[in-house]
Amino acid sequence: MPDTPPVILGDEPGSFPHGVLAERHPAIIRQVRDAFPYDPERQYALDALLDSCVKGVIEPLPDTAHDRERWTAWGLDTHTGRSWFDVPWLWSESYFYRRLLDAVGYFTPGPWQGIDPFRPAKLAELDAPETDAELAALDDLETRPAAERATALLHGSLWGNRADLGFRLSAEGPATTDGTPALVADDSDALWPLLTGTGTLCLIADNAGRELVPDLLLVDHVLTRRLAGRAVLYVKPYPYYVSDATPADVIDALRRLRAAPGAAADCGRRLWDALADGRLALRAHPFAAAPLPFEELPADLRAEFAAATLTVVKGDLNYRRLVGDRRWPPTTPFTGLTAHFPGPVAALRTLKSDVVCGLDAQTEAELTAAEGQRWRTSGTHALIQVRT
Ligand SMILES: O=P(O)(O)OC[C@H]1O[C@](O)(CO)[C@@H](O)[C@@H]1O
Repeated sequence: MPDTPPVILGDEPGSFPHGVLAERHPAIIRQVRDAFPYDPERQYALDALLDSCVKGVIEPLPDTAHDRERWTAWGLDTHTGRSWFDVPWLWSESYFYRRLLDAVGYFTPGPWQGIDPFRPAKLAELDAPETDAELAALDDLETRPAAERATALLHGSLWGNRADLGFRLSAEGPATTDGTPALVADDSDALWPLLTGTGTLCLIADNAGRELVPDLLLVDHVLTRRLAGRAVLYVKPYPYYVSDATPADVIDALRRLRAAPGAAADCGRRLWDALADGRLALRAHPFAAAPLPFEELPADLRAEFAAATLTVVKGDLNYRRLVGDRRWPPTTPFTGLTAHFPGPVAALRTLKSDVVCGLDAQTEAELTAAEGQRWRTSGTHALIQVRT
């Protein structure tokens, strides 16, 4: 492998990561503050976090934090006292969400304990009228040939990562305005043969709402068509990166499906039953919200993915954790960067950060000629990459 590029930091003004730390995080704090009538203590804590993000340094967790030891193992002592901009960007972002939950009292016994600060936004998305239209498309899908239906559901899950629950009926995905391919890599031909009828499909989920719904539909397809005997859905143990799915979000999504008319309700009922009889399991492992790459998977998760027929890794953040949050030359082979993963793995992701690998040289050249480097972060391109 060529020289390993350094881990991405947020220290370069004008860069995408710097913008997330300097602008997006403060905006998230303001959004959360507006979403609930937090008491003065919570508001003070949110103000303090805002101040710290903009001009302060990383501070330790309170002595009483239930997960202080875990965060120490994840590098907290090493980063304490340093600027949010000077530590690995993945670490800074993850710790920001952990601190935000602290500020709103999510883990503290009291009235705000367990209240997801992002729930209003998640529910609004799930209840959006567009979701009805998109779910209605399932009725038509039932009448299509099996292969077409499978592709549509795979693409629904893929593009759902852009919060766009479109059941794509063409293999190309949506057109881009500059003529570049929407799908910059597509190994889907290698994905389906991995699902041979028995064994377990693991799906490492990303966002709730209009991404989680098509993820669930894909899982339902795999179970109903007996492409796998069992599925495990990996979600976050607590609210994270604004819209990441938690167990509560899975239940909300299933309720939404069951309440819809037609084929969507059937899917919802089947998935509900699958959860109840154990063919579908939910997992909310602490490592799902760790600021670390998947190369450092703990032993229990490593064993689960090693035993799976296939692990599907959804979304941009999970992709960064899978291949390593580094500016790899885009033609670096995906197979090499994911060799550490304990079993067959497929990434379904729309491109929303600088990290990318596994492209052919011509695709990279076309994208860059048409868009400069914007194609990496705009969310208008996607990829399906598989390591068998
Ligand atoms: O929901 P996704 O696809 O994981 O995207 C989350 C993304 O948000 C960002 O962190 C920016 O906040 C991306 O760079 C990141 O990877």
